[in-house]
Amino acid sequence: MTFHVLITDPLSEEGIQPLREAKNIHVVVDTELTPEQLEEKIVGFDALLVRSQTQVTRSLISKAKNLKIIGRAGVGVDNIDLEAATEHGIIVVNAPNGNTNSAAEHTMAMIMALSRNIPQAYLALKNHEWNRKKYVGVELKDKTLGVIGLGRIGSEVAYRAKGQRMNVIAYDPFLTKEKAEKMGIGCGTFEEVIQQADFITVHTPLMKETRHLINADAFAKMKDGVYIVNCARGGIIDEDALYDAIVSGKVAGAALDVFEEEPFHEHRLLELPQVVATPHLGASTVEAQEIVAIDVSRDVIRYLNGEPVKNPVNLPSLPKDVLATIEPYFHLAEKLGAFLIDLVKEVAEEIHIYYSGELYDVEVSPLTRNTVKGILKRHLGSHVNDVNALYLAERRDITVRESKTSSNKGFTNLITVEIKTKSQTRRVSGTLLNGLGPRIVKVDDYSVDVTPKGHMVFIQHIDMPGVIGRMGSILAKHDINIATMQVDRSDVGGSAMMMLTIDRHLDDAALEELKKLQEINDVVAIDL
Ligand SMILES: NC(=O)c1ccc[n+]([C@@H]2O[C@H](COP(=O)([O-])OP(=O)(O)OC[C@H]3O[C@@H](n4cnc5c(N)ncnc54)[C@H](O)[C@@H]3O)[C@@H](O)[C@H]2O)c1
Ligand SMILES: O=C(O)[C@H](O)COP(=O)(O)O
Repeated sequence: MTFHVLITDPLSEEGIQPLREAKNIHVVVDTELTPEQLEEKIVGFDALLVRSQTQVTRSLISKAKNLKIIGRAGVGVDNIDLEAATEHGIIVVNAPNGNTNSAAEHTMAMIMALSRNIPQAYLALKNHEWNRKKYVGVELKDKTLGVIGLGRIGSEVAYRAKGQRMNVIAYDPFLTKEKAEKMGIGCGTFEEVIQQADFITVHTPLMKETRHLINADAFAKMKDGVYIVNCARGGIIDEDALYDAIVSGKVAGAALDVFEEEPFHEHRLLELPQVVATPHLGASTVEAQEIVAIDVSRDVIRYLNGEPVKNPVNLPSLPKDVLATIEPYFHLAEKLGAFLIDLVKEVAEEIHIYYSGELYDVEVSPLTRNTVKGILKRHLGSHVNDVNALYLAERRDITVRESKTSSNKGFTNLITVEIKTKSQTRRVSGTLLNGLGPRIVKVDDYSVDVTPKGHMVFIQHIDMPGVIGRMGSILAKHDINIATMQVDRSDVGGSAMMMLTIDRHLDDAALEELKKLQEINDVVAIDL
């Protein structure tokens, strides 16, 4: 049988040699297709290989009747509708390691171009203007570089900046003091890093939690004359806020490789002389392009030949019998993980999942992966799935344990997730009620009965008259409607909890006001 592979973005010819040499694979390269033409053409293909330009939309995927695998020759998969691919049973693979060096080197090049006005001075020279006064720069030595997102690329940038004798300070939810010390850099909260840095560079994925992470509020907290660098993804920085911050003089300059909308021919940020920019060139080196194309080609060959892939991004298909038993619990497992990590508000060091009741006798590892996925997604974004969740946890030294227990506390099935962090151990239990779906039934030692869905608030308080009324008045003042409410307590006048579901997200203003109530010890907003 011959498999047909379509390549729609420019990939390294050397990199795709493994595909060209494979006996059962026929390769077509067409990088000029319009979205409409691609939708027509995709029908006959078993594999699609792209970079960041081809938009692999739900509509395209729905037309791709034979498509088995999508290969992304690079890291970011925000141009691929992962949910649609998964729904259609199409595996997505990427090449997460191949362009790390190139992206880090490009970031350093941008920082240096920015600090010494190199693009602006070059342009002036081309326009016959010899002006030494206008292009006085700043040294990097002894300046502080703030790195937001210390993953593969952020870490490489940190090492390189140290070579420039910069002080480096980083924020990443997974960064521990020990790891920072080992790297010879400082660490702090997001606020601390942006307040202390002379240069700020972002290296997170683009996802709900990081969209406009650098916004007007963040700019207001930065030093006057700060420099901003984005070689990660357009959208992490709010471009309108950046424009205003440059015009006001708050930001001295910005270096941008990526933009909220790409490609473009005109951009108002580029009208500002303080902005230096490249058209998404971070991974565009001969070396990186060859490696990412080889990595992704090899995974495509493996998959089409029925072998396990090295870099899966979305769900694989599970054996039918396992799927039938376990599938109804997938959602519950993920939501329990997401709920608990929101509750602890810290990075997990250990995750322990206990299964009981009818789950005692079945293969539960897919549920463990779903729980860990629910936890890690909060930090790493949508590329975490039950294929890579355990791998990502291991890479971050998070211990994941799974136990079967006969103590089912009266439920026909029960999943209890326990998270240990540096300072606390917390638990949540959930069950699948026949015909009624998933329920959270215990939080720590408190009993509840709530559907893990939508906007929730978990309040710990002292058991005394009036607390519920005062809490209700605050929510009413903020026009927040309570949909359901549960209360439980350890003993009369002791510690107690309220679990609310509300009709919209609990915003910071309401949250802060609730926290000010004397009887309330903690308030957490949870959105599932
Ligand atoms: N310009 C380019 O051509 C180019 C090339 C390669 C990669 N990239 C982009 O660079 C980014 C980083 O890639 P990577 O390979 O280092 O990914 P990575 O997964 O190794 O690292 C991302 C890090 O961000 C951290 N993070 C998540 N949310 C955060 C938050 N709210 N605040 C702080 N840190 C947070 C994660 O914990 C993780 O350590 C991605 O957006 C990728 O698409 C761009
Ligand atoms: O996420 C990535 O790997 C980079 O943004 C590179 O994208 P590109 O393959 O389009 O250069």
